[in-house]
Amino acid sequence: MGRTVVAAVEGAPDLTLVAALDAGDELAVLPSLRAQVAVDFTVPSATEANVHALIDAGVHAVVGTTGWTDESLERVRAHLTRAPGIGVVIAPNFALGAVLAMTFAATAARYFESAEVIELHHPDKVDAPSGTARHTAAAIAAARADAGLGAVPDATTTALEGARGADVDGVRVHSVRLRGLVAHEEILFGNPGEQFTIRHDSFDRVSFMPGVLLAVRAVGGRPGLTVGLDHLLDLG
Ligand SMILES: NC(=O)C1=CN([C@@H]2O[C@H](COP(=O)(O)OP(=O)(O)OC[C@H]3O[C@@H](n4cnc5c(N)ncnc54)[C@H](OP(=O)(O)O)[C@@H]3O)[C@@H](O)[C@H]2O)C=CC1
Ligand SMILES: O=C(O)C1=N[C@H](C(=O)O)C[C@H](O)C1
Repeated sequence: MGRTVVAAVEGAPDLTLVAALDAGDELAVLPSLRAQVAVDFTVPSATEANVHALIDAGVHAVVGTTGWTDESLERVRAHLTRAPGIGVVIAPNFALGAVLAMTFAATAARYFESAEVIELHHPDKVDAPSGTARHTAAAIAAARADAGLGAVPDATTTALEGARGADVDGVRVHSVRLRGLVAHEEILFGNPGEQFTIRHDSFDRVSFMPGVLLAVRAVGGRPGLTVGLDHLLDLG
């Protein structure tokens, strides 16, 4: 993702790439770069520290790395109250279709008895389930709770461990890792006699770039923490 973002920024006439940092590079260099915005696609174990260092350096941040929790987001939010004017945008998925899929799933959730999420990725991905699938499942669960729906029906009491996937707020999430895939998500809804499926496919990492560039251009005008590209698309 880092290389793809570098190419996208270099190809954007209104943006200038001032640096590309990798693991092991000193973050102390940040103030001297005079960057206005930094984009972080690193690893879940590094991203939070990177964001705090960026805020301290007065640099707006656009973050695609997964692994964020309510607690780590809250720490960033608190830090930003001491850094007025600085914006941080964290999005589990920058592909426009994936953002729409999450939004449509949250809308559909209240109308179906059953809901499950399947995410499918390249086998080099380090985390499971994907940040997108977690976010999707949590949004479905919140919409179901708002609508007063109970637990999804599931009579399975005997299963090999993992066979029913991970449980995200009561919504099952299944992770597939397959050579040849990039990033894909299928959201399944069921009612008696019908199924409704929402599917999104990223076939190439360029699919994330319009969303990343949108966030890079917008973040300076959005002080504080924004979670999800849907807010920048007026969908949130
Ligand atoms: N929000 C979105 O739309 C998308 C999010 N992602 C997420 O972005 C993240 C990165 O994905 P991807 O590019 O595929 O992963 P890769 O493993 O290909 O790349 C991660 C890179 O980060 C480097 N790195 C590790 N630690 C640090 C650090 N402290 N500072 C700077 N760089 C570091 C790694 O270096 P080294 O190899 O030397 O350790 C590696 O080059 C993942 O969390 C993924 O889920 C991915 C695609 C889209
Ligand atoms: O690791 C990836 O590739 C991706 N990670 C993000 C996630 O975990 O949701 C976004 C997209 O699915 C690609």
